[in-house]
This record gives sequence, structure tokens and C-alpha cells, in this order.
Amino acid sequence: MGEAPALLVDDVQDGALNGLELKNVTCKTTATVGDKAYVIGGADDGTLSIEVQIFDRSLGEWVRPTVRGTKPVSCNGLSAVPLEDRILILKKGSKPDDQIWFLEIDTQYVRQQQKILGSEVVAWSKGVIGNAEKPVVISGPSGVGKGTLISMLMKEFPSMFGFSVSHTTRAPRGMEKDGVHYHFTEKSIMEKEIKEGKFLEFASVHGNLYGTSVEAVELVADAGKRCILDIDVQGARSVRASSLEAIFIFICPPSMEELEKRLRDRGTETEEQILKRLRNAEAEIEQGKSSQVFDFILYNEKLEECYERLKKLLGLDGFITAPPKSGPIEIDLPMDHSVSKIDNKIIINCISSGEKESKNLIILDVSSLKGGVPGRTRGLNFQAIGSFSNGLNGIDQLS
Ligand SMILES: Nc1nc2c(ncn2[C@@H]2O[C@H](COP(=O)(O)OP(=O)(O)O)[C@@H](O)[C@H]2O)c(=O)[nH]1
Ligand SMILES: Nc1ncnc2c1ncn2[C@@H]1O[C@H](COP(=O)(O)OP(=O)(O)O)[C@@H](O)[C@H]1O
Repeated sequence: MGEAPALLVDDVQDGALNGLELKNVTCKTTATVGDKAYVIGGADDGTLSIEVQIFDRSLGEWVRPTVRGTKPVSCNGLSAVPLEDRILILKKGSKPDDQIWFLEIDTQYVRQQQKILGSEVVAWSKGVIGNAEKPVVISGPSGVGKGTLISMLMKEFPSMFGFSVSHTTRAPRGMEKDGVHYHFTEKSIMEKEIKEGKFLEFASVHGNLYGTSVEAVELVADAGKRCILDIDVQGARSVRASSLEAIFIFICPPSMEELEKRLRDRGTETEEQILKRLRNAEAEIEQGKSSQVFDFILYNEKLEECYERLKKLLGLDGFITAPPKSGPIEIDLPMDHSVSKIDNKIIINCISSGEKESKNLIILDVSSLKGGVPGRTRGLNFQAIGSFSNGLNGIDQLS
């Protein structure tokens, strides 16, 4: 049967926790997991984002963790529900698409980051009702046509896909713009940022450093789009081992001769760079075909045919024009609500003014959560019971 309601301390009482003073506590909440009390809320210094402090009861000390992921902005109040490896945060008085967040405290990503930094790390990810589309990782040798295929996809479905803008230490080509095609950077800066844990993956490719920052993937998710990553085979392997669940596609040339012709005709590389890329291509193709990393291999012989097959893989075939963008399902939580937890169900009791108890409930099912930073925590399901005066966006009410 069900468990007792989770320990919820909504708005820390009296500004004190274990005898320690908390200043300006009105919008703070705590959630206790094991020996640690996570104090979550608007910062005392007036910054707009929600900050996190941890009180370690076993050590009797406060810890300020490194915070990864995009921080949510402050709000009028918070409820926190500890789950297995993350804390569910419900923001009061926020927009429907900004109400459900997760503070990851022991996910795969957080554990990885703690190992890199050797200190306490937590990470924010936004909650998504249902299963948002997985990001798409596209790899293949230089000159095979990855960029061309991605441009076609983004042109045909501009509201559906967003490109993860990588960092690189290579010099920009003539038409390339900083922040659009790549973030062009210096080796020492990128190495420092890698040490700080800002990259989801990175690799040395054709003599330069390339990497996908957590922020690059989150920016696309924040725009409500499906993320496309153009990365090499080593990067694809790292992403496969990471917390980012994605579809992995390898693009193969019809022959090495054709690959060389495309590279030369593109005219963007020196002779030396072309030869290096061709040397690397053989190993990349071998790894791409034989590794367990890729879900699909596509041969790019005739561009239009390859593009049609790519669309088919992504479930986009048959669309004559861009598919209508169905908005994400959102719940509009009323300002006044109380929260409790039974098994994997979070019961949100919505109290209307003048009522002590409400017959209006939203039940969030957290049994199938997936993903997290970077991107989103997906797989939230919900049921709404009763009549909602402020309405539920994009869903049918059950009664
Ligand atoms: N691991 C990794 N590889 C990347 C990243 N961005 C680009 N690459 C790969 O780096 C290689 C070289 O890319 P680029 O210099 O743009 O040359 P091109 O492939 O000839 O167009 C390609 O295989 C890209 O897929 C990244 O963020 N991470
Ligand atoms: N199927 C194809 N047939 C002929 N040329 C192609 C095909 N696909 C791409 N190209 C051309 O090959 C060159 C390399 O493509 P590009 O998209 O830059 O490759 P990548 O991003 O994989 O390095 C470009 O000049 C592009 O126009």
C-alpha cells in the first residue's frame, strides 16, 4: 500500500534549520533526502533565479553546490517532493510551461559531474508531460553531406528542429558565423570549460577540439524544439554513454572516391586538411558501421533519396508541408495548492478561495521518468479530477 506523505517543508518555518539562521526565507522550501536538507528558493542577494543550498546533517555544515542546467526563475512559492534521484519542484504563480521542475541530486549526469569536479553538484531540468521527441545525433566522415542534410531538415521543418551549436578550436570558414555554425573558441578556454564540466561531450577531430556544451542542447529544448547534433563518432559514443537519450544516425558515402570529390568540390579545406580528413574517414566509416553506437546507417548517394530516408526514420515522411506544431501538454497549477506523495503518485490538492478542502485534484505519475540534464526530464503522466476554474491547458479533463 501507499507510503506516508513525503516530508514537505513548504516555506521554511521561523527561518531556522537545525539552529542555523536563514535570511529572507519567504520563498524557500526544503526537502530532506538522507542526511541532506536541500534548501531551495529565491536567492538572498536578489538575483532572479532559484538557488540551492545544502545542509549536511552528518557534518553539521552548509554546502553550496555547483549547479548545472538552466536555473528556473524565482516565483511566489515552491513545493518540493523528494523522489529517488531528484526532487520534484512545483513553482507557484508561474506560467504553465514553467511550473514543473526537477532538481537532480543523484542522477547519472550528477554523479558524472561530481566525479569530474570532486565536489557536490546538483542539476536543474524542466519537467515535460509525456515523452518529448528524442534529440537526433548525426555522424559521418567529413564531406559526406551531414551539414547539407541537416540544413534541408531545418529548412523544411523550422519550428520542429533546432541545431546544437558546438564549440570548436578550428578557424571559421568564409561563410561561417560565430554562434550560428559554431562557437569559435581558443584551446585554453575550451580546456578550462571542459574541466568545469560545461561539456556533455568533446573530442579531438582532425587536429582540433570540438565539443557539445550542456547549454547548447538546453537552448534548443528551451525553444521547444528537437535537438540535432552534428558530431563525430567519438562524440556519438560519449553521448550514447551519457544521460542524453537520443537517436543515432551514421551517414556513409557511396565510395571513398565520391567522398574525396565532394570534399575537393566543396573547396573549404587546404590540400593538407583534405588528406587528413580522407585518412580519418576510413577509420570513422569502419567504426560507424561496426560499433554498437548507431541505430541507423544511411548511404548518401543521391541527396534527395537520402533526405527522404532520413525523414522516414524521423517519422516525417508523408508530410507535404511542415506538420502542425502541436503545443506541449501543460498543466496550469492554481496558486493555492497542497502537495503529498503516495507511492509514485504526487497528489496536488487545488484549493479554491473560501474552501478548506478541495475536490479538485491533479495526480502526477512519476513512475516512468526519463532523461534529465541536458534537455528535459520526460515521462511525467497526469490525471485531473474535478472541475478546474482556471482551466487545464491542452488536455481533456477527467471527472
Ligand atoms: N565530438 C564532436 N564532434 C563534432 C562537434 N561538432 C562537430 N563535430 C565533428 O567534427 C568534424 C569536423 O567538423 P567540421 O570542422 O565542421 O568539418 P566538416 O565535417 O568537414 O564539415 C565532423 O565530423 C563533425 O561531425 C562536437 O561538438 N563534438
Ligand atoms: N548526395 C550528394 N551528392 C553530391 N554532392 C553532395 C551530396 N551530399 C552533399 N553533397 C555536397 O558535398 C559537399 C560536402 O557536404 P557537407 O554537407 O558539407 O558535408 P559534411 O557536413 O558531412 O562535412 C557539399 O559541397 C555538398 O553540397
